[in-house]
Amino acid sequence: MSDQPLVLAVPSKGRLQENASAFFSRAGLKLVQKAGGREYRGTLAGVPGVEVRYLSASEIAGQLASGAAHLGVTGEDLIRETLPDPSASVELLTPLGFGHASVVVAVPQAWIDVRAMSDLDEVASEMRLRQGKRLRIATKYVNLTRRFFAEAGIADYRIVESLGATEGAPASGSAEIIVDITTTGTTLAANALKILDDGVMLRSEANLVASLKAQWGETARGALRTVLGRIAAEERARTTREVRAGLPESGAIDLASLAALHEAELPYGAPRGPDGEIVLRCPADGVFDLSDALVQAGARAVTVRRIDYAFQAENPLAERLLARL
Ligand SMILES: Nc1ncnc2c1ncn2[C@@H]1O[C@H](COP(=O)(O)OP(=O)(O)OP(=O)(O)O)[C@@H](O)[C@H]1O
Ligand SMILES: O=P(O)(O)OC[C@H]1O[C@H](OP(=O)(O)OP(=O)(O)O)[C@H](O)[C@@H]1O
Ligand SMILES: [Mg+2]
Repeated sequence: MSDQPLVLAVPSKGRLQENASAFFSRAGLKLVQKAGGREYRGTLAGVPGVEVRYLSASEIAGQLASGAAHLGVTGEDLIRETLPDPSASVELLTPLGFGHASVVVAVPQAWIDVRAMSDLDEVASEMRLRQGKRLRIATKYVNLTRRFFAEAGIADYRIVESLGATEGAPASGSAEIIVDITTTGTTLAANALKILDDGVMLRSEANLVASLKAQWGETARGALRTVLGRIAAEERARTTREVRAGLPESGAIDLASLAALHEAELPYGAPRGPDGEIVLRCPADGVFDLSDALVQAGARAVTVRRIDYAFQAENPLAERLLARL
């Protein structure tokens, strides 16, 4: 029981699928789908103790909440919608830089006087008073909507649960307004809807999420360290550059302060010899300042490189999660 494999839940369809598999392969984690293709299961090449499950983004949120999956990629919107108290059952390990979308309150463009939530409050009260009807909101984000409207102090409304084509609801007459996810705004505009000025409920992107409810036995913990170690190594490599410099007799410059000033690290420590080459790692946008500073400090030559992976003994992502289990 305690030694079950780590279950990694990966989007099987929809917008997150392609980006998610690209993300894993960048980190040197090759998803291998089992032969047959029918079964939505697989493995990670060369990483024992992992079972990959292909699921829809919303199922992934549910499985992380229940503990059926240990680790998964899904939208923050789905985590916040599906879980009443996300921090109690999952840890959002890191945003992934894709799947950007906002959950918004949108009303018909024809409602020219309605620009903010406070205007909507008036509309809702008037509808209730004059017509004895409640403002209808079409959405699949039922929980996020209830929370957001409660915070805005609006209570005169009714949710009409929508399972697709939500933007069509006002035109078809099944609701007055909608709450839905948008990226480019094209679908809203095509349906003559506009976002309220203070109607952005959540800015979401895909996240790597870990379950606090799953059984974390030895096998799962071991696999977690490997998987998160590679992900962190890729991220560190992508956001930093390696800077090498040949310095004259050391001692002349205070390497530690120079590194600190440029947010650089000395991953292998200070040079040992009197004429040693030094290796630094600094943020990608800081390479020119650091190189100039090294030349000014007497460096004969400075080389800057992109790196593929930067592994480190510390595994901050894994440690953060393990500390909570
Ligand atoms: N423009 C977008 N519209 C919808 N979702 C987006 C968009 N951009 C990114 N996403 C993210 O992708 C997640 C999954 O959406 P997607 O539509 O791909 O799933 P799906 O497989 O179609 O599921 P469903 O059938 O329930 O919509 C969203 O919850 C959101 O986090
Ligand atoms: O702001 P935009 O860039 O126009 O994107 C928003 C649209 O994309 C999503 O639908 P999707 O295509 O995923 O279809 P679905 O509703 O069937 O999931 C979402 O539900 C919106 O309808
Ligand atoms: Mg969709």
